[in-house]
Amino acid sequence: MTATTIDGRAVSQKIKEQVKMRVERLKEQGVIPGLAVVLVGEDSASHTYVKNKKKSCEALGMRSDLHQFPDTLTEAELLSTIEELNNDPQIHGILVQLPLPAQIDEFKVILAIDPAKDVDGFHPISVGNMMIGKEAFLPCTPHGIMKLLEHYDINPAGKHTVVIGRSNIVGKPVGQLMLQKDATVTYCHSKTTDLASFTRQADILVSAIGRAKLIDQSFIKPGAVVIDVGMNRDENGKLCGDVDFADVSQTASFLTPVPGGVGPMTIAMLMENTVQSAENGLQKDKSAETM
Ligand SMILES: NC(=O)C1=CN([C@@H]2O[C@H](COP(=O)(O)OP(=O)(O)OC[C@H]3O[C@@H](n4cnc5c(N)ncnc54)[C@H](OP(=O)(O)O)[C@@H]3O)[C@@H](O)[C@H]2O)C=CC1
Ligand SMILES: Nc1nc(=O)c2c([nH]1)NC[C@@H]1CN(c3ccc(C(=O)N[C@@H](CCC(=O)O)C(=O)O)cc3)C=[N+]21
Ligand SMILES: [Mg+2]
Repeated sequence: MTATTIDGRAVSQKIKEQVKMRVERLKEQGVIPGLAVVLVGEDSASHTYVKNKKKSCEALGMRSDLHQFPDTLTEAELLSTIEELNNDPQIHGILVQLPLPAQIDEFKVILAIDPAKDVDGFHPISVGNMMIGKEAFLPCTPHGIMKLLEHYDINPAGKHTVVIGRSNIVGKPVGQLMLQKDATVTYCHSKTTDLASFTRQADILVSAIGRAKLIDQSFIKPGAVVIDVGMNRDENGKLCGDVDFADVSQTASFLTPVPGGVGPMTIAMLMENTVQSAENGLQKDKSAETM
């Protein structure tokens, strides 16, 4: 069996075309969707992300402001930047690149973001609303994964989904979204005993670990759908996922590549959330006028 390669670039392009039309409609009403990205220090994965995000904003006619700071920035300085962005009517989305330097408390920073501008979906209010199935900005990577499955007509209902990883930004929320789509969900992590014994039971396997090519055929049930979230460097410094693509493609039914799989979807969902936020703002202004 040779797996079908899930084309995240193609799907993200289609989503971005729809976002672009929404941007055009907003512009007709005098609103330019604006995203503020805050980058502290020199994390290389963050730099890639920031670069791709800026390109996408430009292509869609959105505004993107980069607020870049040295890794010596204090927590108070960062909090006051967020306060300014919260109060700036031109800014509809605020994204603070994680991880942050050790002197800054990530939780305090996320808590300071106005939930109405929380396009990353990391604020406890967004997380809580997602958990109880209420309207919320969904975290971009998990949401992008669900959109990929939908595009390929892969329905999680009744399927056993195994998620490797339990971070707040990928592992935990992707399991929740799968649960909402009626999957049976198992979480694995670094303390899991005999990882392969769980992953071999997965109809859908999501790997969000951060270890180059850890997942080979021995972890896979034949015919499984495999979603590779990892962004790693291999022994030659080349970008690669958690999954050994050449090996696993011989036994999986569908498989995402790295690059070109989940990554571009993360960006597309961020663009969508930012436009949604701008639309929400306009709606609010309109209802205030009629009061
Ligand atoms: N493509 C994209 O859009 C994005 C890609 N990423 C990439 O996805 C990967 C995961 O990101 P993130 O969730 O932030 O990372 P974290 O480091 O926060 O989480 C990694 C998770 O993997 C678990 N883990 C680590 N080693 C093993 C192991 N040997 N066996 C089983 N589980 C293990 C950890 O377990 P424990 O909790 O016990 O420590 C943890 O839950 C990274 O490579 C990151 O770069 C991230 C965001 C977006
Ligand atoms: N607050 C916050 N939100 C995040 O969503 C967030 C973050 N911080 N910190 C870093 C991680 C990582 N991440 C990526 C998203 C897309 C690509 C991406 O565009 N990848 C492309 C290109 C990769 C390349 O060419 O280098 C691909 O996989 O094809 C990469 C990495 C979001 N993260
Ligand atoms: Mg920190």
